[in-house]
Amino acid sequence: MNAHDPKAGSLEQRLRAIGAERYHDKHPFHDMLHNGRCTPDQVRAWVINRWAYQAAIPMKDAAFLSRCDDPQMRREWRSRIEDHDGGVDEGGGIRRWLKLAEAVGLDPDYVASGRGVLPATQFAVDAYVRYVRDMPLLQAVASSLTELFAPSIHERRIEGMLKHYDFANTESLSYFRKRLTEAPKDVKFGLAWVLEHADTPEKEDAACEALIFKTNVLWAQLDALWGAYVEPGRIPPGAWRPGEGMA
Ligand SMILES: O=C(O)c1cc(C(=O)O)c2c(n1)C(=O)C(=O)c1cc(C(=O)O)[nH]c1-2
Repeated sequence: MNAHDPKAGSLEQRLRAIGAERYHDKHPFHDMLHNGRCTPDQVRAWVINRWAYQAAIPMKDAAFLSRCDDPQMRREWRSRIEDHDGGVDEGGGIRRWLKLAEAVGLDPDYVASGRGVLPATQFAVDAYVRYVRDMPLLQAVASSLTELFAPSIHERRIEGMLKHYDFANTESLSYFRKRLTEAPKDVKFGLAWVLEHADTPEKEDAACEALIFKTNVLWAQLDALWGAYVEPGRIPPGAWRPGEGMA
């Protein structure tokens, strides 16, 4: 599909079609996770590895801010860092993620240390931070637009986990519930900005490529998890092994 093709549709339609085809809600690991078919250790492996993503998000947003010369844009964007880091007393998304870690029996300090994260997961997450640091702002903003598709996966996850796992309750899943209001606010701004600034066919293509890059960042993390903890179950040297890092 390319922007010169009249059948390609509007940029917003193209972005949404990328999510419909490539977003990680289609990954079989999510199917297992949301339908209660993960073992406790597979859930733990997911919590540990997903930590790498959580920890990197405010760093990539800080990298974004460091390149942004428009005070109005910085004002819009900085709430993303506040959402994850929060204040000293109440904390934010990062602290809520560690509540989930505790609920599944892990030592939150072990999870927060980043030890045990799969090498491929770390490479994917680092690539995202570098992408946002180095690419033109249009691509940097467009790469965040996977969040268009995040609320529905968070809703499904909350519902599926409450139904299938003993550790699931309002507190342990508070991370996802909070994202239901945070993500739409972020993505409303991000989508409007991309639609306004992608004002040539080449820029429209670049925005689509950025979103594809990001869906790959997410997909690669789940493939790594699958290979290590589902099939064939080959855990790379140094990665978390069941029994490690427990509370
Ligand atoms: O659970 C998920 O499937 C999921 C996906 C994504 C995403 O689509 O990148 C994010 C989140 N969660 C999330 O919680 C989050 O804070 C977040 C920030 C960003 C971003 O790119 O700036 N994506 C996501």
